[in-house]
Amino acid sequence: MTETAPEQRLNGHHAPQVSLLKFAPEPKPDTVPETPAAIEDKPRPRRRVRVDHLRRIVVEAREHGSYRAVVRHGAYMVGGTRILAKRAWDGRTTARYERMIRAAEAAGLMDEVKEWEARAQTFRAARHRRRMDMLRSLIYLPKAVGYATATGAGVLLALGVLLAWANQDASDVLTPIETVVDLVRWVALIGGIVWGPFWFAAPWIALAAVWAVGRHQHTAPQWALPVKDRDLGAAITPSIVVVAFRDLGIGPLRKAIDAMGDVGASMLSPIKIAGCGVEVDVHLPSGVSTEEIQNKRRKLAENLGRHEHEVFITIPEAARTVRLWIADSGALDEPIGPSPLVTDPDIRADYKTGRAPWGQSLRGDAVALSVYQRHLLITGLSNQGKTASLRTIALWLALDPSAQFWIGDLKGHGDWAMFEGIASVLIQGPTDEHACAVTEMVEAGVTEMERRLQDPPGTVHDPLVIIVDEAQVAFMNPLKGQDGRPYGGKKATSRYFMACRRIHNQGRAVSVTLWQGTQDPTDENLPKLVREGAHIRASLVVGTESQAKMALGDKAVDGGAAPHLLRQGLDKGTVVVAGDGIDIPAGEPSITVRTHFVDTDPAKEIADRARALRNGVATVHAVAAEKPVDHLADICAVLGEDSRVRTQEVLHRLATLNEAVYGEWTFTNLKAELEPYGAAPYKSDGVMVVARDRVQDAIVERLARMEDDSEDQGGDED
Ligand SMILES: Nc1ncnc2c1ncn2[C@@H]1O[C@H](COP(=O)(O)OP(=O)(O)OP(=O)(O)O)[C@@H](O)[C@H]1O
Repeated sequence: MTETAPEQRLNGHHAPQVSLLKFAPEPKPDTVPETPAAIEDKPRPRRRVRVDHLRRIVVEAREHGSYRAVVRHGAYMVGGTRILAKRAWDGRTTARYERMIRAAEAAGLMDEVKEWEARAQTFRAARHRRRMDMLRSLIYLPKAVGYATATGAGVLLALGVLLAWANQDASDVLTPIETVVDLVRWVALIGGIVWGPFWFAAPWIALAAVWAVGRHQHTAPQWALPVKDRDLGAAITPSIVVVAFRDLGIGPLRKAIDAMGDVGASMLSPIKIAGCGVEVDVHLPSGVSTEEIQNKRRKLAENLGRHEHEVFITIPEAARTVRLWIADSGALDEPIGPSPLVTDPDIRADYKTGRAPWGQSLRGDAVALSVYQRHLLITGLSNQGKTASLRTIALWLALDPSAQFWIGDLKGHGDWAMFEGIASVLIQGPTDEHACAVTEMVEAGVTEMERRLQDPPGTVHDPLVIIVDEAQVAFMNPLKGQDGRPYGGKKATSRYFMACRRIHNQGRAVSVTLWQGTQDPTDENLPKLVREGAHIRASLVVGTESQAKMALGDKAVDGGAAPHLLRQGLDKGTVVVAGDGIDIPAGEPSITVRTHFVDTDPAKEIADRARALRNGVATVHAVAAEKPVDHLADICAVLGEDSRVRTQEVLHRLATLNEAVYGEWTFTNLKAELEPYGAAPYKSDGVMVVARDRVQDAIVERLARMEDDSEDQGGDED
């Protein structure tokens, strides 16, 4: 099969296939790879096509009013009949009692079991008595009828005698009997007239009755009901939750709930109001796992009359329990109020004790974030509010004059421009050269961190926050430095990667922290070790569950954190946060925060306030990179023209060259540096020496290794 470009297919032309890949191998006729277009073109099985077609027709038919009316009224009849039959059956049998007994048994309520058994027994005894009475009445009926007729005739006759005596007319003796006979005749006459139409109308009356019951109970499918009767986000009641679980399509769950009957609600904790929704814990019956429920989130939401994004499922501490937070219908689409940073012009920040007002939890509680000695990572798809939510935190911290900022914005669209005069370093731009400058900024952060680490214990350092927005650009930077080391990548030689790791490892204690914002995470643009180095991990909507795991960690996502289920474009600014620095409800793996949106103009105003609190900061737009020390080159340099030099002499010359670096060096350092290249000191004439030609070979070999490494960019992280 040949692949056809979409535009060719549209035009109906089938030009010969031309590969756009320069070195693409010629596909062998029998092993042509299946491109998406080829898969699309492949004929699907006829049966499947027919089923799809049928399904489409059925769904489209629902749009027609008359079709909906037919289904609706038909369903009212069927549903009404079912309800009346069930009521009648329940009224005449012990079915209801047995159901309650089974339910109480399933819930372990033995007292209730006894009570219902006693009631069932009473019901059976009463029914038995009624039946016996009826049988007995059949035996005595002729006699009773005879007595009644004789008594009635006697009474009428006595009345007639009294009438005749009063009227002095003997013919009046039979008048009451004749009147009763006339009455019977009239009743028979009327009955005869009504009987025919009654039999004709009876089925219609019965149908109207069942229809009325069905209509009252809304027994038609949701799509067929009139809009006003549809269950669009009705209040969540225990019975709605139980039925929603029962109808999830999980066999053991359905069986268990059916067995519980009306006390299925015993699975539920009390339903509590939680912000703009309700919260309820559901204890699952044995044989049903929490994971099965999480996998059915959409169905559960629909069963509850909600959209998928309006139902959150987390796993609390209690075993075999899921916690549902169900939003009031449409509540999540309402905007939250403005940030306190905007509304309160006197707001101040404190790096150590304060918390950045960030937004609202789904429960409607204010959420604040402590950034004290914490590295931060925020990820998400493009244009979902990553920069805005990261910038809000930075704007708050800017209100603490002791906080220093070094900012690298690798989008360079001016989103961070308001930090001019607040940040000591502000690099803005999307090119590889900007990424190099940002890398050098982070490396300078490492140097600053190392300087601070040498301060006497107990020294209090001002916070230095290094922010890199669009950090994926730095990881993917293909440029190399003069020493041949790549700026990007995730190898031991990769400069940005190694600088991040070093700050992650040691920066916290001396208040040098790294905040990164990054887009659409992959292993390439956000290496594992870097994402795991952040204390606070936040994610806006991401594309897949595996990306959610990259953003927040496996544990949080396995526990129910689901940024991949947020809605792209609609849930802008909604972040799922795991880790430290934020109050996460007990037993939950993460918290979902709807962040306040601080647009660029209000952000400028907040920045003006922050600037006013500071004594003028001169912002630089690049960092003078410190020349990295190259030990091998230094050793080679100090050997000079000598072919062999004693190790003691080498150490002495090195210390003279750079006291700060080599002053403390011993034979062990020298050996450790040279050994990996096969240039380690060796014994010559009884003394340890370093050979110049071996060190030169080592430099050549190192260069070769670096070239190999850069060709092999996809290699493992160190
Ligand atoms: N908290 C929020 N509430 C509502 N809308 C928001 C919120 N945050 C951001 N937005 C909207 O999303 C848009 C994009 O925001 P932002 O630039 O922060 O996204 P981004 O993820 O950083 O984008 P990119 O990846 O392209 O840099 C904003 O212009 C704004 O309209």
